[in-house]
Amino acid sequence: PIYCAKKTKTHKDELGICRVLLAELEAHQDAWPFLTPVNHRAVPGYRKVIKKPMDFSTIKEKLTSNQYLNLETFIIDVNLVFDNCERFNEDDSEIGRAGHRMRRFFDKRWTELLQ
Ligand SMILES: Cn1cc(C(=O)NCCN2CCCC2)ccc1=O
Repeated sequence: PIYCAKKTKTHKDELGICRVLLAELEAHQDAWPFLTPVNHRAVPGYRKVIKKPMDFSTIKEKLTSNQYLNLETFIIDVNLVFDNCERFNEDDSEIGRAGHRMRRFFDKRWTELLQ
C-alpha cells in the first residue's frame, strides 16, 4: 500500500495478545518445568541463586489481576522465566533444553503476532 500507518495497539489489544501467548506457552509440550513456581525446598540452592523467581502460573495471576501495564512488561516476565532457567540449569540437561525450546517458540510467536 502507498500509505501504511503504524497500527497502534490499545491496552486491551495488547492484553489480548498476552492471553493468547500465555495460553500457547502453557499448552506447549516442553512447558512442564515452568507451569508452577520452582519448589525451593525440593530444589537445593534455587532460592539462593535465583533472585526473582517467575513461572507461567504467576504470570497468569498477574495478567488476570491487571498487573501488566502493556505487552512489554509481560514479555519481561516471560523472559525472566527463561533467563532463570538458563542460569540454574546446564544447557545439556532436560530442563535446560526445554527452556531453550520454549524461548525459541515464544520469540517466534510474539514477533508473528506483532507483525
Ligand atoms: C525451571 N525449573 C524447574 C525445576 C523443577 O524441578 N520443576 C518441577 C518439575 N516437576 C514437574 C512435575 C512436578 C514437578 C527445577 C529447576 C528449574 O530451573
